[in-house]
Amino acid sequence: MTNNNNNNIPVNEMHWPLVDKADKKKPKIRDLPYCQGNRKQRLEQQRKALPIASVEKRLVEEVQKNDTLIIVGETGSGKTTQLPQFLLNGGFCHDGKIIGITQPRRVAAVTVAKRVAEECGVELGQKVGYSIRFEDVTSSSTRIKYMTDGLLLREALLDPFLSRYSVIIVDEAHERTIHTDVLLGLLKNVQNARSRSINKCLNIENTEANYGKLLKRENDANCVSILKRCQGVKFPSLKLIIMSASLDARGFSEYFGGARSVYIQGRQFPVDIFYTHHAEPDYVDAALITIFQIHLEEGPGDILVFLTGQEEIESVERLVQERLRQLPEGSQKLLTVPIFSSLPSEQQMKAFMPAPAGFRKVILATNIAETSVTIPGIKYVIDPGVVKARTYNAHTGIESLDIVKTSKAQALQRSGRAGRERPGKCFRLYPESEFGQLADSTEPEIKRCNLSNVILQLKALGVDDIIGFDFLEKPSRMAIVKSLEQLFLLGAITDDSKLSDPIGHQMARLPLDPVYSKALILASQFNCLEEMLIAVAMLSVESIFYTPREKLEEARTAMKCFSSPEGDHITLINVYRASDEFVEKIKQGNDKEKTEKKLRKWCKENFINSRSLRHARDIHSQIRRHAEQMGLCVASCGDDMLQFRRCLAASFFLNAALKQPEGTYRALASGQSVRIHPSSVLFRTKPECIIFNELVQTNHCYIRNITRIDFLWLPELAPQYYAVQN
Ligand SMILES: Nc1ncnc2c1ncn2[C@@H]1O[C@H](COP(=O)(O)OP(=O)(O)OP(=O)(O)O)[C@@H](O)[C@H]1O
Repeated sequence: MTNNNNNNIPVNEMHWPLVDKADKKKPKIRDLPYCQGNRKQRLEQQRKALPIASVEKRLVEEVQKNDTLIIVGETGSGKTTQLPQFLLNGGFCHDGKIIGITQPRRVAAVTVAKRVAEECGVELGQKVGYSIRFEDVTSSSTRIKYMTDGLLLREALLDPFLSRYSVIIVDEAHERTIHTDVLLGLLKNVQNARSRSINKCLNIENTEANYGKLLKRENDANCVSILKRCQGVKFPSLKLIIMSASLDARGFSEYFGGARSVYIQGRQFPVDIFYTHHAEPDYVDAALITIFQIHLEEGPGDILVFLTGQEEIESVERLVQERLRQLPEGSQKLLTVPIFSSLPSEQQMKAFMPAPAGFRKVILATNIAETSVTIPGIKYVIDPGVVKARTYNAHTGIESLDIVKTSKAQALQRSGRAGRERPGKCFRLYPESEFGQLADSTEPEIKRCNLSNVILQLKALGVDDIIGFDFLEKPSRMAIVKSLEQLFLLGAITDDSKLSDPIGHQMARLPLDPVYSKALILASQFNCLEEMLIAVAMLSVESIFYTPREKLEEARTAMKCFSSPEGDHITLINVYRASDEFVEKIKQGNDKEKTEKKLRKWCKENFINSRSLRHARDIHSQIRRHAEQMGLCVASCGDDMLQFRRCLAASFFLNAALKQPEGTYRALASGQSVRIHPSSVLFRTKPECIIFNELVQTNHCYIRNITRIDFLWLPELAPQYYAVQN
């Protein structure tokens, strides 16, 4: 790397061999859809210029002819925004039914719904709406509904036939999120059950007696379980469309009994792809260099940078600000905008707003901006080629988040965020030879995560035989067995593997990981649900404490004001309560905006990450509402934190660890040797017995979010696991 510094900026220059991958494909460059008209006319012209527009009639015919259809088309060709509108115009909602489109991420569901509502000239929530966890912007007149795949799974709990839908489009299926995979299995069952309900109920009355006859003839257990709950009602067939820009259509087609695949040719604007000459040792540094190279040398257009998580994004934000201060006076300004999943929705939406005049916008994003979304203004994409992904060790039952290389499909999606409004450029921060070695597609999440949440959902949907469930790709038997075992130990399922009543049913209703759901249920019995709601909300966000390297001592002193000798859970509760008291104090005489501004200042002074705290406060109010609706007793244990710690031991007994003579710990369930993370308040005191909530794998196996417990509580409170052998 050379130190080329023509503006006195401490940045290295990377040499981009001007290899133009797009040239090889010779994409057809269309005329820019500029026009003089008003916004409505402009939108109409943009729609007509999309590659998908020319095949509207054929696509509608394909959907009419085929119950299951796989559609593959280039990024930006118009699949997500246009196809539902074509189907609506093609009569697929004539009897009041809905076209549902699932997205793996909330941000895509929201922004695409907004765009489509605008294109249709309707108010969001009327004909076009969206529904995501805790936010439903639909009405009885909604016909095109965007939602997350997880939300549709939850809807299936209440309506097993998904009877309100005539068409379901599973978008971005290449992502293979655990929800997409389970949803596909479920939709296959629903399709079968719906067509059987037509074939077999057509000539008989839908009486319960006839429904019984129908059941006797069925032998597919999963299908029966759905039919059983639908009391023999007739349903029209369900159209299923699976869609992506980077999909192995063959695998999906085989799974759906030879379903037809169609390809939409052409993209709207070309994207030039550039690679580095050599592998870059530090991708964060390489990303910074590239941001400034683009900023100083390239024409107008905003920049989208893919990073791995909140902490990395926030550190790059600070580094960009530092380097900006060294730019000569009068240089064009650069505005950094972060976007990651735990950011509150209104803050995520800032990435979609135009940069103020005179500014270039640089969006620092995790992979939540990788698929489906169009971020107006983006011309340049910087792709370091890495992503934070879940991995699961079925032997130890431990799940962790690791930074891994992206797949080719992800690289394609990332470059596809440019070239949506005009030609674009994508800078991949690795050599072209490395691209060739990437896996074609991402390993399905279902093969690398703890399955207990999904199994709980499937059980609640009436699918009893999990090992026999027709998954697109089966998770390992060991992973299924381990998760069933965990659910059994948590009391969610009975020893004959049925959902337990009421615990299992209650747990399935809560939108949380099963261990956290169980913690809330137990806390209502231990009279400390107030405390547990706060703890679970605070544990659901990334790092509450913010410890900048240059102010380490100040940050440590600030943390001491909140820290509890009992551990991190009570420390987190102290932070939350202190923030609550502060808000109460300043609320009078300040409007919402001013209160939030003051709270941000308070956070800064106390070295607390205000974004994380805000997210935790949102989660808290949402789960509190759920707990109240379920009739759980929301009481506080007051100063009796012993009660709360006993409840932690009863809930997280699978994550208990015992101190070893040399000062490390042994996790009792897995036998793994672990160390207390330096960020824990118990790092120095090292109590004999603890429970923990998080495992971080770096050069050592660290545990975080830890509380001191008494070893004897384990056999008392979790005898199902720690029964004393006589
Ligand atoms: N919010 C928006 N603002 C401006 N243009 C938009 C917006 N949403 C969509 N578009 C335009 O519509 C085009 C088609 O978008 P759409 O999301 O339907 O494509 P897609 O084929 O589904 O892409 P992908 O495979 O990347 O999800 C975009 O390339 C862009 O030109």
